Amino acid sequence: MSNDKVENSKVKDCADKDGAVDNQAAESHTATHAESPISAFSLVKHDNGIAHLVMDVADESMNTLKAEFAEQITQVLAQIKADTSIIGIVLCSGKPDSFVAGADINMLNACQTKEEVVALSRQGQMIFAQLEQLTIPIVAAINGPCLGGGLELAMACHGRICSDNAKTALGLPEVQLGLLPGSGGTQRLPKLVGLQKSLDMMLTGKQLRAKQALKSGLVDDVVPNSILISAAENLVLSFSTKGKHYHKSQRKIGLVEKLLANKAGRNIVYQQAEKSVLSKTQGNYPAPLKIIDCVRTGLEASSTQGYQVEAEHFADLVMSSESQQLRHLFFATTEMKKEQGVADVKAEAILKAGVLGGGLMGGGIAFVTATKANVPVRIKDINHKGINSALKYSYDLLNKKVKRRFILKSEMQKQLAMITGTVNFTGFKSVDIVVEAVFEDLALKQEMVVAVEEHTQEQTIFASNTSSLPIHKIAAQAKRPENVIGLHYFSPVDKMPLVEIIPHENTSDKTISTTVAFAKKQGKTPIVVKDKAGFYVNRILAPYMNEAAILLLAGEPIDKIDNALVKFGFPVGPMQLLDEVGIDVGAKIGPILQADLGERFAAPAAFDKLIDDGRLGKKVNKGLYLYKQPKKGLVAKLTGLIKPLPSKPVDESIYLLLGITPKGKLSAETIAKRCLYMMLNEAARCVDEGIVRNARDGDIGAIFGIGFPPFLGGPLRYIDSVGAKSVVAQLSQWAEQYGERYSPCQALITMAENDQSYY
Ligand SMILES: C[C@H](O)CC(=O)SCCNC(=O)CCNC(=O)[C@H](O)C(C)(C)COP(=O)(O)OP(=O)(O)OC[C@H]1O[C@@H](n2cnc3c(N)ncnc32)[C@H](O)[C@@H]1OP(=O)(O)O
Repeated sequence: MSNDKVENSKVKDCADKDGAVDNQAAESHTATHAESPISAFSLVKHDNGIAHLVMDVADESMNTLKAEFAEQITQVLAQIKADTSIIGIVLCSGKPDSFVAGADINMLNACQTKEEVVALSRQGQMIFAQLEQLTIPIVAAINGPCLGGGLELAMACHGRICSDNAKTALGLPEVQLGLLPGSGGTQRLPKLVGLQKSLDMMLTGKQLRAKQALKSGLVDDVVPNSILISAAENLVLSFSTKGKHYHKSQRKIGLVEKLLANKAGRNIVYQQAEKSVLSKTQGNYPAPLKIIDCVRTGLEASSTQGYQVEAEHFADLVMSSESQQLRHLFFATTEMKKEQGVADVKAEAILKAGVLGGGLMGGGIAFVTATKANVPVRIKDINHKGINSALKYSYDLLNKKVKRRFILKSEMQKQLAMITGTVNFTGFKSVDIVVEAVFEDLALKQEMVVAVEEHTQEQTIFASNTSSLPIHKIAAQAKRPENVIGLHYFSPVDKMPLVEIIPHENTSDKTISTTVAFAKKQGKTPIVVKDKAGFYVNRILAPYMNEAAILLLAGEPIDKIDNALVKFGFPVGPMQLLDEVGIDVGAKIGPILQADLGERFAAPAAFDKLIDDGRLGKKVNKGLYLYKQPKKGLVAKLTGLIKPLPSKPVDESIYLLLGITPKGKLSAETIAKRCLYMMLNEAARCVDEGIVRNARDGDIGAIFGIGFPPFLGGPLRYIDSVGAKSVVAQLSQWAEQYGERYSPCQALITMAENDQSYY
């Protein structure tokens, strides 16, 4: 290995990018650069005896850990050990706004066998152990994302300082990829932050901001980025003088943690964690239980066994279909961040927005516009009550953040000041986009287009948040139809990640790209879909919901249907979803779909009885489930202690109303499959008709818009994994048994005949 002296410009390079290194670079004087130019690691030695180990993967925007770095880092470590003039190391990133985003997921995708992955994991564990065993102190200086293997690397250091940069986030998000931390994370995190906190972090994948990381004991200090490196050097020096390579954690050990310090206490934590995981995942995700097992083995048996189990479990998970689908999903969403709407058509800047209607949707749209997109927003409603309700929507959400200390009150006030209201169109002259969220009525929306055109500029975009009305009809009376587009949000707007963007045939390319860019600024993942009844999400949802209704009318109990779909992996069952959305809302969309797309969209007529009975769902506390439960008496409470009472019981009177006896003859698997296959068939039609631009958008739309089980990769990936042939055979059998609505679409039949797949 070369031990070339590098010119000061090399030192300066690293300093410039970091911004923080400037002070040191100024006083630093000689430096050695101990790597070939293509190495991801360079060692820059300073006169104060501290060397900076800088990670900078060439030609990539983010640092990720790759197998081929093992040799490079081993060489650097050997050099450090050989150079007795080095008194300590600061490990930092050469990227301006990121530390390390974890192991390279592409590398994991390329693994063919479990043994290969075990070897990878063991290699990572071994290298990090070598870092930890250095006899001189090593401190990680973290600015930007420090995730997965990146945090495992930082945890192997003797200390960690992070910047207060808003981009700084520390976490082990492997579980979201169906994985576990496979380079020692399951062993080191519990020691740093305690058992409960570590399980919480690893089982949810949540990322800590700088202050939370400090409070939890994950980092030793938080400082502005401008002094990050010098603070890390100071920590190195303090370790050197104390002769100790670790800091006493600053985290406060609470009473609960003290009570759980013995084995019996810890067993309670493991059991509770397992119970909670199983109820959340329904057993569909293998990673969480394996994470608990790694932690338990490390703490209760030995570290050596803990590391061994970690590598084995990690490898099993990398090879699992669940993780493979979740990794596809990661790359699909990453790819979508780059979508422009129309390739090579640049978006116009949106500097001010208008929202029509201060209801639940309007309030949510105003909130994400102001707080996520950072764009001032003017709400127009017909009365002050509407405006106030929209303002309250934002106030309540921001106030919650203040109470949880995520933001300061002054920040809340600043964000609230970006949302203003009007009962006429004052202030609309300067808006660049108007999102309408008024009542779902075609004539009213057409009127809104005319009014908005009158009160805004030539180029102002009119985006309709309709869930079902054709956009070309909304644009029918527009003077500038090229500015009219659909922008369909999902409720609750602040939480649901998807939006559908629906150009009609005369929408301009500029309008499409600008609306896509605007939705992305609001933190949404947009899919561009065709202007046809139901667009994509409601179109694939409707047959699934109808099938659930048909099953109910055939005597399957409400909770049995819901439990079957939840067990399959949906976040809520179709019956509960109907209550949440509102049975009246579903009833409005149904006929629009039926008129345009045919009889298979006909909702069972018996459901009209629900509307006649005023069962509009949760919003009126009357639907398929009971919302106002009678107070539990002592006996019920005691019974509840033995067997948990269902949180929300079915309103049994519904069966009488519908004239059915809920006997329930079908298995949960059949119930789930029948609903699901209706969705698969429709999703296949949508790809075929070009409703979505490609299978990827179809999968993302279903996962982010409906909650299609992510571990199955989306409806189209699911068809691929089951095989089009098998889907067609099942649908054909049911078509004979139950009727036409099951007939497989031509696209699926062709795929089956030609042995084709979507991916
Ligand atoms: C053994 C270990 O325990 C196993 C692991 O570490 S598994 C990996 C765990 N890490 C993660 O899950 C983090 C994944 N990354 C992210 O969440 C986000 O990329 C981020 C928050 C770091 C940054 O987000 P953002 O700024 O929006 O940038 P984003 O567009 O996502 O990523 C930028 C580029 O880095 C790539 N990238 C980010 N993390 C990556 C990773 N872990 N592996 C491979 N590529 C990655 C992206 O694919 C993208 O590449 P491209 O520009 O060529 O398309």
